[in-house]
Amino acid sequence: MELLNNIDSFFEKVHKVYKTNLPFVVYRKPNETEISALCQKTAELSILKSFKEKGFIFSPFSKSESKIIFPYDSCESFQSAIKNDFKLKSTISKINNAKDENEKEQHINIVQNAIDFIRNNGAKKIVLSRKEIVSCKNVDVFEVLKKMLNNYKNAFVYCWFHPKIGLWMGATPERLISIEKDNLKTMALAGTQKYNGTLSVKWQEKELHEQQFVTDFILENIIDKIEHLQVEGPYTVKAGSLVHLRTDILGKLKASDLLENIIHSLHPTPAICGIPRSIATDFIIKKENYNRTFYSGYLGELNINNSTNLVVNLRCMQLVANKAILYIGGGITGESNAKNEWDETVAKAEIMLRVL
Ligand SMILES: C=C(O[C@@H]1C=C(C(=O)O)C=C[C@H]1O)C(=O)O
Repeated sequence: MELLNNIDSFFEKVHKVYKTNLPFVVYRKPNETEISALCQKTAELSILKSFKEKGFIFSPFSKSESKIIFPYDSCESFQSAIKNDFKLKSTISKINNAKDENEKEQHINIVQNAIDFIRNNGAKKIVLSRKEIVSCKNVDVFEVLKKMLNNYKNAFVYCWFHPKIGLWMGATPERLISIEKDNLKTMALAGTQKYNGTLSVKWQEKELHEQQFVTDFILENIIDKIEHLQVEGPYTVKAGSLVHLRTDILGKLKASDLLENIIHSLHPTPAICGIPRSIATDFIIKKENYNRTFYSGYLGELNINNSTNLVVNLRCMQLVANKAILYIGGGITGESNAKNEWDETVAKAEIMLRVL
């Protein structure tokens, strides 16, 4: 691991890799100043075979699809420190995001379907999402990344590229799991409101319930694998222009070989899928009109410096020629209102639109 004193040299190095069309990831963990890069030396697409491997993992939402790894030993890795906010070029890109009425109607219909299904006791919670395509010209990837780093300091901010897959970036507020030595940390994050200048907000029953489902699910799934359990929350956290309800769940692993087992039992949590998990998954596959691919999957360090830090791929987008594809969703319960759920996805899309 090389340490670069100058942050400009850090970005120059990554820029060079991007220009040569080789795979790389740049990431900064929440509330940290350290920024890291892993740059693969070849264009190979490596599929994860075991959770004992070391590297940066990028997993799709679907459990049956392959997970990609940038193997640590096939990468050049370097870090730097972010000392100040980045100075940005004044004009970034021209974007056009006129809302499509058909898309709105379609999303509201699917949400209403889910509400009816839940009210008829089909499920307790289902998370439904959509993608929004925004045309934007002359996007400078690294300017967008710097803007994300400036604006979303308590998020996990990343930019991930593979020539065979494409370019993804995001600023996610949600940790899937972190394991350092035998210490495990995870969180239940759900419930959304717009941030209005204060963290003292009133939460409705609907949001309290949908978040409690996530906490209960996580606890049920890890309880036999950890000891010294600590549950802190729920409390309100800010995520850009939004606030969410969050419960921190901490403990000590009972054995050192539980990583794969825990990831499989946690992902996908009801924060991004639903309860019961199999029914919610079926509903999502049948009713959402697109493939989520890497949205609501997970990504992060796997066994690097003896620790694993995985986050859920939310508030993310894919950049393709002159287009950004934004991915946004929200949790539906029997108490949901379909129009409000649409508005919530619009508010979530703002997180990405602000930096384009
Ligand atoms: C599904 C998303 O976010 C998740 C859903 C939330 C909700 O329903 O309130 C809140 C935070 C995340 O757990 C998303 O951002 O796309």
